[in-house]
Amino acid sequence: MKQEQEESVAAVRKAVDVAVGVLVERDAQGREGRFLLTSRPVGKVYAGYWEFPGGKLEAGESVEQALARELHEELGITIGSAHAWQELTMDYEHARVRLHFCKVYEWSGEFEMREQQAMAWQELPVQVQPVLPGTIPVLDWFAAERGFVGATYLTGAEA
Ligand SMILES: Nc1nc2c([nH]c(=O)n2[C@H]2C[C@H](O)[C@@H](COP(=O)(O)OP(=O)(O)OP(=O)(O)O)O2)c(=O)[nH]1
Repeated sequence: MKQEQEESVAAVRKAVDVAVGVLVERDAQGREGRFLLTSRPVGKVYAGYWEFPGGKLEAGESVEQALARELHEELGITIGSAHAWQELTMDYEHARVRLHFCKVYEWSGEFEMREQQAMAWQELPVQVQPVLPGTIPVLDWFAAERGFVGATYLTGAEA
């Protein structure tokens, strides 16, 4: 392929839809508290980076269906309602992804890390690192909602 053609193909790279679950704890007054991050499993791109659990939509699936399936497959839990929250397109070298972030307040079952990933309930600023590039805007949205000021995550340069 000629270089100009390659560039135009890259420019219109189709985004892959990804359903992402933002599990949030709430207190008796409905105030939001800790949220769940999981680390990307060995063998995937960005292995070891922290993100919100989720995965790609399969053919014919809605965001809610994909989210329920992925969270069951990866974490062993059954989720209640998924509340559409934010959407974001990220252009990685490996793929262009359209992330559909949904807040989830209800789930049942014991957490099981079925892909040998790790999980961590976090507050701002997030203590686990490194965080995936696509996670950083989510922390900014949380900061805006919660009136949190300052760095939302650690970079490793703090010590
Ligand atoms: N799960 C998840 N993926 C995210 C987040 N932020 C972000 O940029 N991504 C990107 C990373 C990946 O390119 C893509 C998700 O794809 P994936 O490879 O984890 O999905 P999957 O579990 O369906 O993977 P596979 O079966 O194809 O291996 O979205 C996030 O917070 N959670």
